Amino acid sequence: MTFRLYDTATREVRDFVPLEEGKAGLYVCGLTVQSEPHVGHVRSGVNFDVLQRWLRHLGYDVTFIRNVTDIDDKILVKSAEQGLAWYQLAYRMKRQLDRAYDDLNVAPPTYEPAATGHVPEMIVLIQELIAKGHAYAAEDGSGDVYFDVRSWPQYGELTRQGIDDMEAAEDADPRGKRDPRDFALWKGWKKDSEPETAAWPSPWGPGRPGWHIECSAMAGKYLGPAFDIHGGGVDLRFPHHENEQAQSRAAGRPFATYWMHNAWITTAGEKMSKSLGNSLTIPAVLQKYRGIELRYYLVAAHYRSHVEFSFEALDEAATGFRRIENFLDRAADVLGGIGGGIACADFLNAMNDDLGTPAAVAAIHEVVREGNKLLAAGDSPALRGNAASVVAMLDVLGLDPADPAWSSPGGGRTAERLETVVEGLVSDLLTQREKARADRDFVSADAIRDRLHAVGVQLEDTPDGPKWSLS
Ligand SMILES: Nc1ncnc2c1ncn2[C@@H]1O[C@H](COP(=O)(O)OP(=O)(O)OP(=O)(O)O)[C@@H](O)[C@H]1O
Ligand SMILES: [Zn+2]
Repeated sequence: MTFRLYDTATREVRDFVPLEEGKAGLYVCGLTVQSEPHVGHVRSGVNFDVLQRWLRHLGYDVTFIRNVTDIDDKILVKSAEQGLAWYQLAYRMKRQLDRAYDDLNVAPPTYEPAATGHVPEMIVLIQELIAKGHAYAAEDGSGDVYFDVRSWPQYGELTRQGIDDMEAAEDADPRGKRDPRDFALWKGWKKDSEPETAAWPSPWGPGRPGWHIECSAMAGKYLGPAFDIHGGGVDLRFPHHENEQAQSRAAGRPFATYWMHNAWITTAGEKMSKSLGNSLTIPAVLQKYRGIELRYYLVAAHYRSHVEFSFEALDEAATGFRRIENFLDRAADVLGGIGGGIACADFLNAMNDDLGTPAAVAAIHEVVREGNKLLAAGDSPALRGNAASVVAMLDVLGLDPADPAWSSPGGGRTAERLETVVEGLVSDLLTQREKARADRDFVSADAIRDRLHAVGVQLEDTPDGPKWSLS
């Protein structure tokens, strides 16, 4: 069975046929780093991480680009409010986002280009559009450059809208525009209100790129003029993705073959959002749940379904996940370790059907149920294949509890388990040292102390016996 995905451009489930056999190019719009990430913000990161893992599982050589928007209106406004340079705020928020992705085992993309590092590529693309008659510099002296939507008859094709039915683009002063729907490719520097550090030289005077042009330029640089899948949150379909596609195609670049969009995380039916005051940051959730449990909760829902966030639902999900973990713990005890396995057919079919993670997770639970019966029956040979299959499926979803990635602070239990292992090994060595001292074999006793010291363990002999700490 081939991988089929719902293409939001054609609004149908289509077979995935890559442009180049065996390769998959994927571009996902990353976040504007302007505030602390909440659960809604990381959903696309998790969903598209599952996509890249699935494509790799299918044997594709994946190039996955997820950008960072590190300059824009919101960053300028918020940094000014907080008395920070825009790049200070952007960098701080970027580090928080990286931390959130690590805590949720979202693998880094192949490359993660930042908008500010690609201004020359954006200028070249804007120049191409001007040369082809699809863009123009504003005549009001603002230094803005706009895309001329009426010059591109296909404008609106991605979201199936006629130009006259569309709203105006509210990204710049409409006085310099030929049509209110024309959107900014380049924003002239507003000397009176914007810092000089946020202005780059360009043929149209100092300024900064518009948001949409970033993604077209960066996708082009790392994936070429045509690539396979473009993804992002559902809100990005219009205007962002419509504009990305229009300006890329108007410049002669075919752009994406498939479009995928993930739905909202909601609370009480409303989009989780910083400004609505109903958002929950990742560290706040990780005070109560492990990263692997939050990831399981997000992965268990289909990426195109809304997820109504609640702690009750998260709690239920965490309980479900612990059932899988407990099975694996018990199986590992019996088997002395779990080797590589193969995913079951139900799981593969579910994933091939537009990343059907709810059915894929149900398939894992089904195999766990069988596994528990095998455990009860003491059928170790059958249990071996069964448990290995569970691990293989979890791994595709980024949910293998033994994955060292979960040893990050908010992550899974690896760190906790390692602590127990270290505790055990050190205490055994200390017992040996005590015995050597009792036997007056000081050479051996000192050798043990030196060995521990060399690996970072400090000893202190107290009246209650030796105490150790990390040096
Ligand atoms: N609740 C959500 N569910 C899924 N994705 C979300 C959610 N909120 C934000 N996103 C994704 O993160 C991107 C940035 O979101 P946005 O800046 O609108 O977040 P926000 O918290 O609503 O911000 P603010 O309220 O501060 O304007 C969006 O384009 C969207 O794809
Ligand atoms: Zn984008």
